[in-house]
Amino acid sequence: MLSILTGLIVVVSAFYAAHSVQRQQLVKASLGNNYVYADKLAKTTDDFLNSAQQQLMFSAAVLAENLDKKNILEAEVDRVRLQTDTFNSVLIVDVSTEVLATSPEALQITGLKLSTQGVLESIAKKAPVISDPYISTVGNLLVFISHPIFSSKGDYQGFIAGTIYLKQASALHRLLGEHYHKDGSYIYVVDKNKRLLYHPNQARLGSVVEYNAVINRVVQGQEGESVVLNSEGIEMIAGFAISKKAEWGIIAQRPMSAALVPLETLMQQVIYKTLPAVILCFIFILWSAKKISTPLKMLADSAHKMNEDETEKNIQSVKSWYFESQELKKALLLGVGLLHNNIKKLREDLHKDPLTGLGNRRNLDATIQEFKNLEIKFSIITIDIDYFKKINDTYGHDVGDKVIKNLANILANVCRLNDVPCRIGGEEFLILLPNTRKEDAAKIAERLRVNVEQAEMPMVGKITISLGISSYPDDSVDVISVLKYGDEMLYKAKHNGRNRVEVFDV
Ligand SMILES: Nc1nc2c(ncn2[C@@H]2O[C@H](COP(=O)(O)OP(=O)(O)OP(=O)(O)O)[C@@H](O)[C@H]2O)c(=O)[nH]1
Repeated sequence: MLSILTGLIVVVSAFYAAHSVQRQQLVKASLGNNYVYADKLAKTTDDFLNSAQQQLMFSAAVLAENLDKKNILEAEVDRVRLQTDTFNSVLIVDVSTEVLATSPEALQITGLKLSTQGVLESIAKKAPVISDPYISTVGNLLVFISHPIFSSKGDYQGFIAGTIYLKQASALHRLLGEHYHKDGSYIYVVDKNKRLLYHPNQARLGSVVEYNAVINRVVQGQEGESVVLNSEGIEMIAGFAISKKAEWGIIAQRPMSAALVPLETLMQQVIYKTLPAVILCFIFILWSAKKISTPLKMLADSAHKMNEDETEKNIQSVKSWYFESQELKKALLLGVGLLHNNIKKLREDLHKDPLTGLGNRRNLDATIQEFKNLEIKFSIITIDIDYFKKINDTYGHDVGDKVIKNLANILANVCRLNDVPCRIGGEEFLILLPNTRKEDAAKIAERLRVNVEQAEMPMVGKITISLGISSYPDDSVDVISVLKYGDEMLYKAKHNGRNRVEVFDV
């Protein structure tokens, strides 16, 4: 699982890194493109305004000596307006601000004295003018472009002007309105007062945009590119440049989402193309992780059960196919071997009487329980050394111990393979005789008594023992009672003179 998670993190990180780098490059390229486009439009706008002023300049020269000829004036304003569609209206104004001729005539301002922003600026400057946009007498938002008319003597006589209505179709409109993307990209134009001269949303024309980072930069005379939020809160990639002629800022912008469409497509393709390899990779990781971890897991499981009998066999069966797991397996086998030996020794010690090497009381109880479980009938011989206190008192405790050991050897020799001789007290012994009837047990006890009686004990010489016999389940189905009967028979033997065998009789 951990390996899959690691793999996933690696794959996702790689995709994320690729996505980030590609995104950065796309945004950078798009910013550059938008700036180039805004700059191109700014230059085209300059060309357009230059051409508009040249047309007016040409007419001004023609009109210089003809201002009193009404028919020439009317023909000239029509020609200028209709020859190209640069202007929405054309007018000739004298020094007293009176309109001498107008095209189209429908404006009905011929003969009127005008005091509009464009007229007053033109008269005041007596030079070529491109006005800031303003609302005309008849209510049009317009830009006023004029050229002065001077007589051959150099006297100022007025001017010829063309107007471009910002909210109506014109060559300027078409120039700005045709741009390359149809994906939410658009351009807009502001004058140096942050007033919108061109915007795809006609309703916003003429309005002043106060809070826009790009417009703020453009009115400070800066050109460049930037990522901005538009008035609808959409992230836009903007390039901006300045038309030097009119001091207009031209901003070309494209929605970030549109610019990133190729990236999403590219990433989808990358995912589709790499997916099979990634899946194969994950399968391989899973497979190899399982291959590596399986022996480790099996060894770890075994390490938890070191004390169980099956463990050694289980460890042996682990397929350790690489060096580290082989070493681990060897170490575990060594450990298990040592542990089992120790456990075995401890178990043996637990059930063994240290002085004689015979079974102890615990061994007796366990064996009786086992016989009971397996429903094995048995007899018992309870044995006690006669007058042992005297031996101890006479020869000392160490000699007494030696007597006990000797007697244990005699018992062990008399016992058959399946008999279980135990030392259950100081000089008290008990032999369990499985599948042995009471009479046979009595014969064995008698043989034992004789063997002991005839044996020569080091330093002490001859000793005797007393013995009691009882049987399970013949005497009682209760094992404790059978043991008690054996004891009673032993005391009976003592009572009846010692060195004899007494058999429990139901
Ligand atoms: N050397 C030695 N003596 C032991 C050991 N365990 C018990 N004894 C002694 O064995 C003696 C048992 O004495 P008693 O129970 O009075 O009986 P007895 O002298 O054998 O006499 P009877 O059993 O009546 O024939 C005591 O002196 C104990 O101290 C032992 O492990 N080693």
